[in-house]
Amino acid sequence: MKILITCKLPDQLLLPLKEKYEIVMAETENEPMSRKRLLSEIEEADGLFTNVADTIDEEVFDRAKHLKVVSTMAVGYDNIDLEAAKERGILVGHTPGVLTEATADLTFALLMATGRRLLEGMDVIREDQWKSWGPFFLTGQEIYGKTIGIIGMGRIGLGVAKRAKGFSMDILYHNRSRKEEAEVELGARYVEFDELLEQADYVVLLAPSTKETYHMMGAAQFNKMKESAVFINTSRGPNVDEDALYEALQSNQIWAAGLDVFQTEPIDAKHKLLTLKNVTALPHIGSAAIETRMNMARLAINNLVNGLEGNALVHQVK
Ligand SMILES: NC(=O)C1=CN([C@@H]2O[C@H](COP(=O)(O)OP(=O)(O)OC[C@H]3O[C@@H](n4cnc5c(N)ncnc54)[C@H](OP(=O)(O)O)[C@@H]3O)[C@@H](O)[C@H]2O)C=CC1
Ligand SMILES: O=C(O)C(=O)CO
Repeated sequence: MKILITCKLPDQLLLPLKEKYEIVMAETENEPMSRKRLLSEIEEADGLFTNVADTIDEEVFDRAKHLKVVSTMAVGYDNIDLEAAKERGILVGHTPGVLTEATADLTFALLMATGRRLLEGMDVIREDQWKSWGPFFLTGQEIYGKTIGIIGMGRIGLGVAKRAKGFSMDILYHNRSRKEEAEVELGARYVEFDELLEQADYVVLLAPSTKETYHMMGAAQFNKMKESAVFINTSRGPNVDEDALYEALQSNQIWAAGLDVFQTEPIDAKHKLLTLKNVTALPHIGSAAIETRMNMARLAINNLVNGLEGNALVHQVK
């Protein structure tokens, strides 16, 4: 059987696979396989190992003659056409859980970096603009004891709430369903979406990308936030109307934004959001801790092999 891997994985992960399967893999580190090659190689593949950089749509499924399993090295699967997979009886696996803590760490780090203007501080030094200790030089927003509003209190949302609790923050959250664990263990308070936007000093978006969440943060929502509020997005770019976010930031309707994800990735280096001093931008590195990425890759391989061998996937997207 043939496995197509659209990114370059370390040899140590591949050795057990090579004994049993024919492997076709991207050759270049940190560069996805071209769409053209993906469309060609998928024709004979039985299993596909993918990640957030690929679009696995109807065109891919139409080309695949033998595909049984698609396994993504990610918890989010908005880049995969689940309907098309289902119609063809193809299983889809993903990697929830193993990346929760690393992504919660990064989200809280981004919150702190944005609230306290860390990257701007580094730029000031590099540009030789550090002239003296000024009483209001590079002043940011306090974090300890402030109010955090988490939209999407799932695994990662809960991880962020735990970190916020350590900073004595009041925790508000909004979800489609109540999360008892967050309420009982952390004292988190469920509020309507608008109330969260109006009250939070830090609004953190962690809901998946779905039809329902598309542009859930737009002009009307930024309008409701405090002028001193910080917006953090470590979920998915399409959840945010980037034009509306730009307007809100450049008119100081909100104070700052920390973004790990964008509508188009990689974001164009000349994108207007990146011209703003009150934006802290990262290249989608929420789960990028070495142990985490190894665990994600192992889990994605297990999903793939289980599916190919006719066993239940460890984590199947249903
Ligand atoms: N930046 C990065 O590198 C990473 C980004 N991610 C992103 O984070 C997302 C969350 O991951 P994870 O916490 O594991 O997933 P979960 O499924 O555990 O959590 C998602 C939460 O969002 C809630 N939700 C879904 N739809 C809505 C909605 N319309 N409004 C409000 N809340 C909603 C869900 O609750 P309910 O259904 O009850 O509403 C659930 O609590 C992923 O889907 C992915 O997009 C994940 C890892 C790394
Ligand atoms: O897992 C995900 O959904 C990511 O975005 C990358 O870790």
